Amino acid sequence: MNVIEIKNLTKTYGKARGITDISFNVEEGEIFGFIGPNGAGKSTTIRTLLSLIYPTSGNATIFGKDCIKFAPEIKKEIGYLPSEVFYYDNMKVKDLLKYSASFYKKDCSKRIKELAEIMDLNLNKKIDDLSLGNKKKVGIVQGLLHEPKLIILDEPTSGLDPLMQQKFFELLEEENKKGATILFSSHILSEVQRLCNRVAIIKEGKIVTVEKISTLKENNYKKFKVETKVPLDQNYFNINGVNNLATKGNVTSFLFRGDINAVLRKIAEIEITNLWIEEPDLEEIFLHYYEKEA
Ligand SMILES: Nc1ncnc2c1ncn2[C@@H]1O[C@H](COP(=O)(O)OP(=O)(O)OP(=O)(O)O)[C@@H](O)[C@H]1O
Repeated sequence: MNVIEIKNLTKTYGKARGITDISFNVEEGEIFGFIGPNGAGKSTTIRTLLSLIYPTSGNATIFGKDCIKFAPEIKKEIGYLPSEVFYYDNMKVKDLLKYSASFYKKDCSKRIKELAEIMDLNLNKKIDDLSLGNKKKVGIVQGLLHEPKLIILDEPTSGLDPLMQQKFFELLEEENKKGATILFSSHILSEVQRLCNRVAIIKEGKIVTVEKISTLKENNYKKFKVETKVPLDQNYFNINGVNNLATKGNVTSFLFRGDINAVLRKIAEIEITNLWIEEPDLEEIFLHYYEKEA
């Protein structure tokens, strides 16, 4: 079953582009990544899903129901973390969370305490006294306190330190195991790769591709840099799948797409002093998809 179905969604802001003809589905139980550079249209898509803004054309359903017509009903089952969180600074964290919980017809007090403990958030502090990262944690607890069936996160990790990011990811994985479907928007490929099963890539308001993370990885090249004791023959790594081969002194670098064992066998035959194998960055992945289309 699809928890989210987006069909030909377009949103323009006056003459400015927001999103153009966006379509994709998120299946029940998935952790689905929504990735693209700043300004690509991630927030616009998410805000439309939550009926915070209205589409120019197209439509979307959540839990099989039109996301605008049934917005109040649907929202009870959604946990949303916006990319920027704003609060009434004068409130205490626990009062704000109590207020948020009052929108749901269940007792969320136990879950609030659990989440605050996991995220190391002091409930007795005033919002005003919190750092940016701690304000983000308030947003996370606020989004999860009612144990929603669908969690929508818009750039959720900005402001969190690496340890907290890790805890947050573990928390999301736990929620997912308990049955929650997650839509996770980000411009950081590595965190999407770490967490998600499938991903939609958006660029300049349009979906470039929807892929399984495993396929995305297979289809993409890796960046190799090999340092050797003595300079290598320029063509040593000139094998199938190698591109942009370059040698500078004792360092040879190239891009590779294909069965990585072929490169490792070549490396095993020489004496190396250092080796770097890097994932391509987001821009390079986009390049790859545009190449394929051409
Ligand atoms: N209220 C608005 N008025 C006019 N244009 C807007 C408005 N909100 C967004 N846009 C434009 O719509 C496009 C998509 O923006 P959006 O915020 O959805 O991107 P994003 O992928 O979420 O990026 P970011 O990570 O920077 O928030 C951008 O070109 C942006 O300038």
